[in-house]
Amino acid sequence: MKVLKFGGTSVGSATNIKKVKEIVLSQNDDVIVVVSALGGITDKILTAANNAATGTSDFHTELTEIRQRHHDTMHELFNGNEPIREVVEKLLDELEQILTGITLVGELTAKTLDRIAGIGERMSSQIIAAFIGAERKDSSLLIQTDSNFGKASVDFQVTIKNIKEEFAGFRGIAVAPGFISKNSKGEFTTLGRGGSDFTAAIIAAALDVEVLEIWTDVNGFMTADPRVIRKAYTIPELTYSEAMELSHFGAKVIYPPTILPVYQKGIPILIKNTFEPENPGTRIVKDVRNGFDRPIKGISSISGITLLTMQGIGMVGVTGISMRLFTALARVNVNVILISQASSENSISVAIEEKMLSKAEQAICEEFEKEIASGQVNKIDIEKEVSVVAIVGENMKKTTGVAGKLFSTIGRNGVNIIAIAQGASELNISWVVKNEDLRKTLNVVHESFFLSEFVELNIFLMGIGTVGGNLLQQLKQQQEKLLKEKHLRVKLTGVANSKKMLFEREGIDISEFRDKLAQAEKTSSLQGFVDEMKDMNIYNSVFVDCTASDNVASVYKEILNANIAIVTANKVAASSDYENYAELKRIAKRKGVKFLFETNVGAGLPIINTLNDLVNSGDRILKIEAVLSGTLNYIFNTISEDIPLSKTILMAKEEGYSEPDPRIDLSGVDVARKILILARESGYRIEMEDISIKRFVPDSLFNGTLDEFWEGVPGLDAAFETERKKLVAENKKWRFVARFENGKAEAGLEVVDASHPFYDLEGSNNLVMYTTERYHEFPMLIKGYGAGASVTAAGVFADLIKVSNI
Ligand SMILES: NC(=O)C1=CN([C@@H]2O[C@H](COP(=O)(O)OP(=O)(O)OC[C@H]3O[C@@H](n4cnc5c(N)ncnc54)[C@H](O)[C@@H]3O)[C@@H](O)[C@H]2O)C=CC1
Ligand SMILES: N[C@@H](CC=O)C(=O)O
Repeated sequence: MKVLKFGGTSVGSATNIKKVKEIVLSQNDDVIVVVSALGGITDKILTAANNAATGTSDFHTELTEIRQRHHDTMHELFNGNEPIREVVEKLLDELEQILTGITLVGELTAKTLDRIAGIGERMSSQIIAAFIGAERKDSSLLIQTDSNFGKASVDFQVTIKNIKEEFAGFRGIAVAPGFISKNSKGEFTTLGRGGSDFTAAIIAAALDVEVLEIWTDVNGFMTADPRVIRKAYTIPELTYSEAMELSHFGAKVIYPPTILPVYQKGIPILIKNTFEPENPGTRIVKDVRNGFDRPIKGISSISGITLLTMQGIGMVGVTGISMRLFTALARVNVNVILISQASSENSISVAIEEKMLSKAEQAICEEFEKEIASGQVNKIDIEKEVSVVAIVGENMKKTTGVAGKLFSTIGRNGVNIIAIAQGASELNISWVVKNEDLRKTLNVVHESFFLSEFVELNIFLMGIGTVGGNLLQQLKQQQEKLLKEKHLRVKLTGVANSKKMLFEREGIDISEFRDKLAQAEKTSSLQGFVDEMKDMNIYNSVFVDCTASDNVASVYKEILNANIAIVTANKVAASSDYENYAELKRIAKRKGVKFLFETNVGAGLPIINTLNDLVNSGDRILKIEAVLSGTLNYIFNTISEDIPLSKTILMAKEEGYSEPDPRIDLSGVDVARKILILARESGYRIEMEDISIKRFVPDSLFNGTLDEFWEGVPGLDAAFETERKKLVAENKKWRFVARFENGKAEAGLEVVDASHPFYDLEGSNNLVMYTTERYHEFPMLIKGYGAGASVTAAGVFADLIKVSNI
């Protein structure tokens, strides 16, 4: 035999009741069906009763609606031929008479309320029994309680006897109302919140049935609230204790006390979805089967919480403080959701429902009036608008490192934990965060414990020119592969050019981003972009700078401080004042987020990473010799009798090698920035002014505007051609070389012959030679394309992959 309980939504309309019938008739067993009132009816009855008692408004509005709902439902189920219409009509009349009585006396007692609160279940069970063609049983005659109207306690001895007698030898299908009971005098009582679940559990336990099925409107217990976590999924199996914990912390699938009767009998509970009956749902059992025993089963949260902290040195070592605190709260019916006390006993924090704040505060202040006045206890500290989050799982106690993983993941994402509580049973770890951090916390924890096979990276990209634009093409091309093969979901969450900015929490479709950005409402602003990124407060966020802007580089501190990682192709920050560069690295380290700029030197070549590996493994950099400008190398490899210097500069720009302002390349500043960054990454404290740059273009060309530069450059062509011819005759070439040795750096134009390693450096290639303590006689060489859209974008992409830690 089975007991199936259907909640208010499951029986909320004729259509839904038809689904219930299908489910019931598909069972290959004898079935007892326990039903709630039609969804929303109990609330309407309570409102009508209150209105009647207070005279604030006429109860007839609610009553008419209640009547109409039942008439409509019966009409649709029975095609106008309503066999139980008379019974239901009688119950509606009974309701009307009592409501009229309440209006006359102007008073609503708990006893009267219980008399009418269960009329919804009495009507629904009549309708459903008739529709299914089942026998109707009256739970109120079976479940006997005391006379604590509103939340009566069950007399299990009498109740179990009644149920056993009633169902002795029963075969077939029975329908019984949930929620209602009677006292020994035969007066109606009710079983309190979640009462229909309780009715079902009592009957299931009394008859020792095979299974109790709770049919609701969700697919069982989910790993997290699916309204917040899109990727939450159904937990196949839970232990009773885990289900109780999850329910207590907000997963409103069942009402915890209802589990008790079946828990004591070891009867499994199956949570099923009336609207998706093929979904296996969640099984709640004593011991879960192998395969369903991961350390964490689910995450729950409760919002609308206030944290009260009582603190004072006068509390240390004094017995009875906690007892007085909790007694004071209990006196005013304040439920304590979480307790946290440090072993120093200097403070106790309690989390309570926000709406209980004034009652609780008053009760505590009264209880500790003397201690507060004497300064032994400080004033009560109140932290409003917080949420309690909990992870639940019986296997936590067998697994080390859960708390470590939990709090380091949350911390890395910049969420501050206000209080923590973990019982010695290790069934649950709870903590308190600000409401504004709740969504992020749930996402971070859900991803790290349930979706470890999926990592999400939220990209906020600024600058969609040569490099940024190519990066987006590469991301689009790789998105699916990364998801499939690396389980990395790369999302473009925010993007800006110099005109507009666009944000989408669920990710912008990269194939449409240009149109969407063009139509976006928000005008681009640097601070606006940063604020929006911070406000969105999304875990695993990374800011990608593909501009060449000083202003953009100036907001890195703020971004890192908000626990957002940075990947940048822009060299400005890493080559700014040493103190700024060092501070950025310090913040990144402190916040546990990455600050990566591999493409600052040699575009996609692994020049900085290799240097870091050498240094971190204990090597010492003795000398760096390098060709670091793709633009300049391209110019010196392209210049010819037919292609003068001025044209090669234009060509380098068109090829996407030069800086947005090519004077940065021509002046040697770009190379100086790069050797400066390499020197710093080698462990030297060095500033831009320390680098000697030998320019090969007269200073006058850099002093004016960009247009003046373009106008002036052709004036150099003839002199360069003369020099070039001489070099060709001597079989020599120009190379713009950077050197770093003994703490000193320089950059300038050199002439190299065929024996020099730089001589054969083709196109826009770069070459770096590291002479180190280990690579001494034969330096380490890294060579390849040193500029260009695709290689640089690939370098940025590689840094992004590093941020994701896959
Ligand atoms: N092109 C290359 O081969 C390499 C470039 N880089 C670096 O990559 C960065 C980008 O270079 P490119 O893509 O070549 O330059 P680009 O000029 O093609 O693109 C830069 C884009 O940033 C935009 N931008 C500037 N300020 C902005 C702001 N405040 N908000 C939004 N957008 C803004 C510009 O409108 C432009 O579209 C530069 O810092 C460069 O040094 C690094 C290595 C190699
Ligand atoms: N403009 C730079 C681009 C790479 O940093 C260069 O030409 O090398």
